[in-house]
Amino acid sequence: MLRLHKGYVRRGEQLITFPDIELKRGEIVGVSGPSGVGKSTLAGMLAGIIPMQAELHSLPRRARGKPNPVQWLIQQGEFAFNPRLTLKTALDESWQCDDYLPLLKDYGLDASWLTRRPNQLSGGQLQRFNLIRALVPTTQFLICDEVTAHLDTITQAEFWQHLLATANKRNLGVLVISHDPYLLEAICDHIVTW
Ligand SMILES: Nc1ncnc2c1ncn2[C@@H]1O[C@H](COP(=O)(O)OP(=O)(O)OP(=O)(O)O)[C@@H](O)[C@H]1O
Repeated sequence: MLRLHKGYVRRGEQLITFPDIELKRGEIVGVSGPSGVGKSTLAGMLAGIIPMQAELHSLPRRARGKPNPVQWLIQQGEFAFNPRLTLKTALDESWQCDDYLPLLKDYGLDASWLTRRPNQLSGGQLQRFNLIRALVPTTQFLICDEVTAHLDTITQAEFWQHLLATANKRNLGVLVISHDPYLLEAICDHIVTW
């Protein structure tokens, strides 16, 4: 389980306090709040990148030399990839094999695009590659930080349809950070409002 109780962090002069969060495997939890309140900071803490300060917290243990069981997906897929590497190199590096290949078809991605670099794909295509890269077998939780905010409505719907199907199949816990109340209402088991 991912749990944060009475969490806080100091960023420069600012003290950010977090709402209590509990995310179990198989659950979809939404987080909404005004701009600048600390949502991406929260994502970074839960992904173990920003040091966690809280009265009570738990994160899944990360095995030495293995990918983080909590994978953080950011809004701009183009910043998630090294622009000089092909998608194949990026995915091979995360997966340490090419077992992700069958997922490409499920996610409507053409295997020939693997030879492309990130700037040769659309935002929606790149975000789906980013998701597949995060779906290494050790993943237990996904933190989705405004991941479809810049996509058109149809591409957004397709992205969430794929992600929720995979989450259900693999019993993943998903934290959905979004400014879009309609999206949160449609897909989340419950919503934490800041
Ligand atoms: N590296 C940093 N150093 C100092 N302050 C930071 C840093 N990153 C973010 N902040 C500040 O921390 C606060 C929370 O930022 P954060 O990006 O977590 O907000 P957010 O809720 O995700 O915002 P938005 O919805 O606009 O993306 C903001 O006031 C921001 O200016």
